[in-house]
Amino acid sequence: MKILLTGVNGQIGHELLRSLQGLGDIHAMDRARMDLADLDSVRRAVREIRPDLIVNPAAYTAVDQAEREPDLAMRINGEAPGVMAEEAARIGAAMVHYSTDYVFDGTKQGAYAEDDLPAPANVYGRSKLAGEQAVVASGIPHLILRTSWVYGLRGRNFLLTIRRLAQEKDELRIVSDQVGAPTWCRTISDATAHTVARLSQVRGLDLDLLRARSGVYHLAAQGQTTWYGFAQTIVAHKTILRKPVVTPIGTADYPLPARRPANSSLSCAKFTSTFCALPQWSDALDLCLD
Ligand SMILES: NC(=O)C1=CN([C@@H]2O[C@H](COP(=O)(O)OP(=O)(O)OC[C@H]3O[C@@H](n4cnc5c(N)ncnc54)[C@H](OP(=O)(O)O)[C@@H]3O)[C@@H](O)[C@H]2O)C=CC1
Ligand SMILES: Cc1cn([C@H]2C[C@H](O)[C@@H](COP(=O)(O)OP(=O)(O)O[C@H]3O[C@@H](C)C(=O)[C@@H](O)[C@H]3O)O2)c(=O)[nH]c1=O
Ligand SMILES: [Mg+2]
Repeated sequence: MKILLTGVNGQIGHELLRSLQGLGDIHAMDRARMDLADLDSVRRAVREIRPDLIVNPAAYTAVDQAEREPDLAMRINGEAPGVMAEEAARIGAAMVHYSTDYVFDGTKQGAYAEDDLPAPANVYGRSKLAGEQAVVASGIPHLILRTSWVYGLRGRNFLLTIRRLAQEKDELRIVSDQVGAPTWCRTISDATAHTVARLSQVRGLDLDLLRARSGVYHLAAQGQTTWYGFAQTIVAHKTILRKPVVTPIGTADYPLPARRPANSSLSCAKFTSTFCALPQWSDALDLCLD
């Protein structure tokens, strides 16, 4: 099976390059080979490679910057996945696409299920929701995997920010009124590979099975915490030598351009009952830092 993988220098994309090995021939695309801001380049790349499966973790992920560049965020997150899906439809290919907890406004009490109504509170969330809708509209066999609070040891993420700030500061002030699940990028890539394997036969993807399983799945670590709880747990880890005080603050005390949902907890029961188990967020964090 031929797999077109986007965003290979990103957190999830980089891990997917490793996790998907053995499932097919991977055609790894970075920004230079396929620029999602240039829809013609997206079209050309899919036509040239003619994959059986497109795996698309590439995205515009700078949540605050997106407020100033809504058109660019919408092209990369909303329109480019639609072009990929349209091209996939022409050649009978399938697609695994990633989305976010930020498609919800965070006002629900309790964890969000896949059929809860999205209502994004910021530009990034709106652009990601548009991407989901474009993939669904194409009618191809697809999985839309919504995850949350992704971290790892490379790229830009909250873990690396806190690790750096711990070296520099005596006090970290972190919001304690936003709830969600920090998710290690390797958890996502391994669960994706497991899922693709479950939907494949010796000869490659089982398109009928994938069509029957198509839809949105929540795929995040189990359990929940706040950014404050996440920061506390990072700072307490044995590999973090300097231990600043971590002080809980309110969202109002940490003003940012983009609104964040107060509750981004995702119920992952659909994914775990269909495909595979997912680790507790704190266990995965331990593994990552160890
Ligand atoms: N990070 C998070 O906390 C969360 C992420 N997600 C979703 O998961 C997916 C993967 O996220 P993550 O791995 O963290 O993201 P990263 O920001 O780590 O990586 C995104 C990748 O997309 C690439 N990219 C951005 N713009 C373009 C473009 N115009 N053309 C081609 N490539 C581009 C980047 O390329 P380059 O390296 O050149 O910049 C980068 O490699 C995304 O769909 C995201 O929305 C969902 C929930 C949480
Ligand atoms: C660095 C820092 C952040 N914060 C707060 C700000 C914010 O509310 C929260 C998280 O900050 P970040 O900017 O790292 O997180 P953010 O960019 O909002 O992360 C989001 O990224 C996108 C791509 C997603 O899809 C989401 O799932 C989510 O992971 O922590 C503090 O309170 N104190 C601090 O010192
Ligand atoms: Mg960020």
